[in-house]
Amino acid sequence: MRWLSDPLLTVDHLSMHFGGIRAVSDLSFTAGRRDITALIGPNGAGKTTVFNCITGFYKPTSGRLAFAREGLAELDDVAAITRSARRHARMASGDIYLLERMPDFQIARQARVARTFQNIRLFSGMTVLENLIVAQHNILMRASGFTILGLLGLPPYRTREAEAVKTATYWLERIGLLPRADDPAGDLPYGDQRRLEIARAMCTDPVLLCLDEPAAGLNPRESAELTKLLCAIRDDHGTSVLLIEHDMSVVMNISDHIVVLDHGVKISDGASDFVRDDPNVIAAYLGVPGDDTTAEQRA
Ligand SMILES: Nc1ncnc2c1ncn2[C@@H]1O[C@H](COP(=O)(O)OP(=O)(O)OP(=O)(O)O)[C@@H](O)[C@H]1O
Repeated sequence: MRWLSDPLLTVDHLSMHFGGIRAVSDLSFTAGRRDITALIGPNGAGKTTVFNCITGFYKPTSGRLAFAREGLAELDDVAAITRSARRHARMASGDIYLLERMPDFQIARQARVARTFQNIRLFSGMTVLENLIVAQHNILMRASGFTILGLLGLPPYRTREAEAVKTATYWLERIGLLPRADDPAGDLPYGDQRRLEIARAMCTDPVLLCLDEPAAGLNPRESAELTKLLCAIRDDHGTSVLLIEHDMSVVMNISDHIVVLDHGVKISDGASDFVRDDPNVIAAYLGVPGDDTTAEQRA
């Protein structure tokens, strides 16, 4: 139960309202370091809204998103940062970020939270390899000193460029796409494009990887490959994963921890065995006894 003993992300009383729509209401949960945490729930439950708050696409209406990048954050430390106007502080345990105070590019670059989207967002005209090099743009820009050093191909830039190619090659090998490195990304089958997106996110060396419905539209073989990849990301790289997913076989197979939302509120939270048998979850997915509409229809 690392989500209790070593939380990486602590979502504290998060609410997000759009006018009169309460997409997320007073949501609290933690995501454990090196855990795969799944956020599930019927359509319209508020899952993507939570992702958008964590990754800085939305500014929450209220609530705190404390991210302890390296180690266990002391509650007193988080409280002290919250009282101050700061977004980030370096504590004895490591860097602590308050994500709700940060713009999306800082969340990606400084806190090192990466994400993928429900719809594929690759550069389809670029090659498979180029997609992974572009993901490392920030590292390469820093190596160029934000000047024409890169264009001149001076040694520090060349070294970083070679490292970027090495990282990209490594991930292409991991997802079995090295033979297609020089093909346009748009020519890949759908399942390969999905895995390439995840590899692209991994090239930024994230501490937390947020995946929005990675198994959507995959056939059983592709789902099995995805499952293997996500377990390798957790087990071999120590990267924590936060996952929105409707495919329950994927969720139940790989999740260390599951948080269930319905109509913007948390209805269950625990290990997969607990959540699978929770009457609240069964009612949300199948409809409350005596109510012949499903939660999806009600949403
Ligand atoms: N930008 C927005 N403006 C207005 N309402 C929004 C906005 N984003 C989300 N909502 C509303 O918030 C609620 C939750 O939507 P959200 O997309 O977070 O649900 P979800 O659980 O991700 O659904 P799905 O599984 O269908 O993707 C819905 O009622 C949705 O219409």
